[in-house]
Amino acid sequence: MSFRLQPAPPARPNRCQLFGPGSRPAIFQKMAASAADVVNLDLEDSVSAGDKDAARATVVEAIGGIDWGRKTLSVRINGLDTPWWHRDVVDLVEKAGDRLDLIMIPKVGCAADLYAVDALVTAAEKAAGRERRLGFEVIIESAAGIAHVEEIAKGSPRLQAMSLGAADFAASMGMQTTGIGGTQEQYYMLHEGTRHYSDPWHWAQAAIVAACRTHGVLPVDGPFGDFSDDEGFRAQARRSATLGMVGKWAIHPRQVALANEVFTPSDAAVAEAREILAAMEEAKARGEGATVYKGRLVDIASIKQAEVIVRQAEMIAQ
Ligand SMILES: CCC(=O)SCCNC(=O)CCNC(=O)[C@H](O)C(C)(C)COP(=O)(O)OP(=O)(O)OC[C@H]1O[C@@H](n2cnc3c(N)ncnc32)[C@H](O)[C@@H]1OP(=O)(O)O
Ligand SMILES: O=CC(=O)O
Ligand SMILES: [Mg+2]
Repeated sequence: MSFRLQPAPPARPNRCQLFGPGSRPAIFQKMAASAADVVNLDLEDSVSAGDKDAARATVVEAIGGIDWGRKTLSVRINGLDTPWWHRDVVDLVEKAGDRLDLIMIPKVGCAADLYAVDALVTAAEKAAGRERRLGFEVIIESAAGIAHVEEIAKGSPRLQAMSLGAADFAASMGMQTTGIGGTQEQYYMLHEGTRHYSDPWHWAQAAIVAACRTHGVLPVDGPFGDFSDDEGFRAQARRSATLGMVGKWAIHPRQVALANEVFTPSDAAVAEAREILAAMEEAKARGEGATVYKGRLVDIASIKQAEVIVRQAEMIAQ
């Protein structure tokens, strides 16, 4: 164990990030009225090249023009390999007003990507006299991004969250699939003639969680493309939650309730966590560091595990 304490990530709910194209203002009010904790207005891949300027202007206006309630409001800018990103940043900082919370940077490949955006945002904030400092979130969705995931996680003090973008990630890695997240038909082990499906996203998710937890950043699972498949979404989200991710994107409104369901600890899980804490209090009073709860070992590490669940539940209830 290092003597350095693990930093806490931002204390805000991030169970669901609802995306919508910045070129489709008719859905903005619906996004604002949804049960998502975070709204992501997109200027990147859901907006065609010919619509970039108009979408940017629409989003800038909507940031101040719509009541987004208590949601975290984020805009996904275009990638650093495009001619649009610097205009996205400058207009968002100069024209959008203080309601914007985060800029989402797609396809980050190294820490210098964050440095570049940070430098531009910092200068633009000063020039505009913007009082609230913008936060960042990033998407890991390339081979370079996952190879440099830890340096990216510590790449900027503005960084609050990091998502896995399964679609671009699959393309960048040369994966043989057009599926966005979830079970991949060809990814299985064979045992005595029976297929046992494995999870091709697991290793990247685990790398993201470890990098995020080391540097106090929220790890988030990205899109699940088949929005007609509720059980597939649930299964993917449950795996992500079990690995330590705090939430998942919704690319259609019907996925919001599913994400909230999975990333809100159940009443039973919270009750059990509280019982474990109580059992450990009693053990401590007896001078013991370990005891038995429902026939299984609990010890001082169990306190930390139970506190994760209780803290999540308390934060969501606020
Ligand atoms: C994969 C890699 C990525 O980068 S993912 C992130 C970028 N992609 C996006 O932002 C796409 C987000 N989703 C969408 O654009 C739409 O949901 C898509 C998938 C095109 C489906 O739209 P549509 O055909 O209208 O769906 P629908 O008829 O089933 O809609 C039912 C009601 O819900 C509304 N709706 C639709 N999408 C959203 C949304 N993102 N947020 C909030 N509301 C949404 C529709 O307007 C419709 O409402 P109503 O029932 O008519 O009042
Ligand atoms: O941007 C998200 C992705 O999956 O690609
Ligand atoms: Mg992408």
